[in-house]
Amino acid sequence: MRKLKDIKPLELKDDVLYVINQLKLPHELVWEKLETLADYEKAIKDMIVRGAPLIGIVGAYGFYTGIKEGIDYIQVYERLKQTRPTAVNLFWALDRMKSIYEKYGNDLNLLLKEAKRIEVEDYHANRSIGGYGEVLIPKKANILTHCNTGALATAGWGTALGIIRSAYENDKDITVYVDETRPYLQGSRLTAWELLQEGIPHYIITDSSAGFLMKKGMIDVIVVGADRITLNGDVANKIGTYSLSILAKHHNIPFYVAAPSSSFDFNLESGDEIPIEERNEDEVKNCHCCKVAPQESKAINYSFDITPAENITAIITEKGIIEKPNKEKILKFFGRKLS
Ligand SMILES: CSC[C@@H](O)[C@@H](O)C(=O)COP(=O)(O)O
Repeated sequence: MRKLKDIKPLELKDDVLYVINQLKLPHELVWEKLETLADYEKAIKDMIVRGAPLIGIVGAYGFYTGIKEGIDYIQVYERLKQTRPTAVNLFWALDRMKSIYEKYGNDLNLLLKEAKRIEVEDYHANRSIGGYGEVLIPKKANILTHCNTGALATAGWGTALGIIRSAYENDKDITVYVDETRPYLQGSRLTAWELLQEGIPHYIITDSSAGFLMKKGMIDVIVVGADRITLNGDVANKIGTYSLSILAKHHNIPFYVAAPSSSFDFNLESGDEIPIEERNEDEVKNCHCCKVAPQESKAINYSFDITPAENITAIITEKGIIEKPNKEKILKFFGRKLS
C-alpha cells in the first residue's frame, strides 16, 4: 500500500479559520485568515475557496462567525446563501447551522461544534467514496477527470480525485488525464498540483483534446464530481462535464460521478431546475493578468452544465453505488418515499 500526503485546504486556529487561497495556486501556497462574515462572503464569491463540499464547510464556519459578530441569524444565512448559486452543499450546510441556531439560540460552542462536525463528516464521506469507487478502477487504468474534486475542493482527500487517490494508495497502476478546465483552470492549476504532491502520474490536457484521446483508446474510465444531483439523477458539474459524458457514451467508456449525500437535492425533480451560475465574461477573455481575446468581444461564461442521468454509468456516494441512476433507484437508495 502506498503512503499518501494528507492535504488540508482549511485549518481552524484559535477560533479563526485559515484557508488556502486557491487563486494563488500552483505558484504560491498562501493561507488567508477569515475573520468576519464579509471575509467569508468574499472568499466564496471570488473563489478563494471553491468546490461544492468545501464551500458548504466554509459557509458553516461563516455562519458561526456572523453570529459571533452579533449579526442577525437570518441576515447571516441570507448573505452566505447569495455567494454562489449552483452547489447545493452550501445551502445544505447553512440549513444545518440555521436549525441549530433555531433550536438552541446563539450558543457559540454548539454552532462551532456543528461546523466542525460538517467538516469531519465530509472527510469521512470522501474516504468512503474512495473505498467504494476504487473497486471500479481496473488494476492498470488511464483515468480522465475534469475540474478539481480533490482535497482542495473538500475537507480533504476528495470525491472523484479521492477515488483516484484511493486507487493509487491501493497500488493500482494509474495515469490521470487532467482536463485543464477553462476558464478558471481548476484542472491544470489545482488537480495537477495535488497529483504532483502525491507523485501520481498525470498529463494535463486541453479540454478540447478529450474526444481525440478517447478515439485513440487512451482513456479507460472517466470520473468527475458534482455540484448538485436531482431526484432523477441529473448532475450539475463544472462546464464541460456534459460534453465529456456524450463523448464517453459515444466511445463506450464508463462515466462515473462521485459525490457525497450532501450533493443531492431532493427538492428538485430534474437538472432543468438547477440554477446555473454565470460568471463575469472577463474570466473568459483574460487568463489571470493576460488578455487572451479582443476586449470588445462579448463572451459567455456559464460555470456549470447539466449531465443527464442517462449518460451516467453510476453515482458513487459514501453510502455505496447507484448504478444507472434514476428517481426510483435514488429514492430507494436513500430510503425515501415517492411523493
Ligand atoms: C468535490 S468538488 C465537485 C464540484 O464542486 C467540482 O467538480 C466543481 O465543479 C467545482 O466548481 P468550482 O466552480 O471550482 O467551485
